[in-house]
Amino acid sequence: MRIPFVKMHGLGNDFVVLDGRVDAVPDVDAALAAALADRHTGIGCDQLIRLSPCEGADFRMQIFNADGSEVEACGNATRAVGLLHGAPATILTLGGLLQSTPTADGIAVDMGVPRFDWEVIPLAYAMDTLTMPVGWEHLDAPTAVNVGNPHVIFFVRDTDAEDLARLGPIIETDPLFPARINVNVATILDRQNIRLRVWERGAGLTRACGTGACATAIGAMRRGLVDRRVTVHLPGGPLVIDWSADAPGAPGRITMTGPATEAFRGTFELSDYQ
Ligand SMILES: N[C@@H](CCC[C@H](N)C(=O)O)C(=O)O
Repeated sequence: MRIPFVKMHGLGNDFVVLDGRVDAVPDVDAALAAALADRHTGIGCDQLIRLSPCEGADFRMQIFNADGSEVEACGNATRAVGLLHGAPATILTLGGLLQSTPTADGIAVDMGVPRFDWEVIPLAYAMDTLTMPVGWEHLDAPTAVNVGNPHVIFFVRDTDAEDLARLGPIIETDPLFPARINVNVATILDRQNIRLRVWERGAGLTRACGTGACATAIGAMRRGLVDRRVTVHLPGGPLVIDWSADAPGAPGRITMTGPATEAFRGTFELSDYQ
């Protein structure tokens, strides 16, 4: 059975999209996701995305990391499927309902309300008072923000000087984080600009991470380091994060704006990957 796919990316964070709204596509499990994501023997991507019709939203988006793990949120993929949809869309994810809207600057996504209750990463709340784990070396005083998926953020003098390929997997799999975690290393450039590199849970170093940009911006805003609207500069390019719309007495919703691109379309033979 031949399966159609769309190859897309947001600032170089790349996706294979199976569009179950218009094509007959298989259910995806961890093994199929990992096989398709493999850059040597599959199509190759950071995340595999499966869309399907659903009740209560325009469509449902499932997100699988390159290692096959299914996750709650992906900012860049939300912009990509927003582009594919071509009109404002309400999208159901494991992390909640998201809203994407085409704009003159690309696609804007309402990424929902950040969480600081640390239920997903229970011990992170106490991290400032814990002795930092030995394997984290000089990386200390992190903050942790959940934007549908969990992120830990370190603010450092020069993000480009950090050996994230070595430290990322150590922190991602630290026993502090039973569900593993996305690792963000950021440098504040000024009150409107942050430079960021991300080691993604289940995918490794990527050129951009939309949820990482949101989590890092929110973490920096809560520490009073930046204004409530910032540009986050990732290796693949910039994203604008706005958290200015606070509701009275409650954290407001995050808006992320940036580009999305369709690279090409193709088909694959399902039996080659099962
Ligand atoms: N690339 C994404 C995040 C994808 C999921 C992440 N690796 C996780 O495991 O939570 C983005 O743009 O947000």
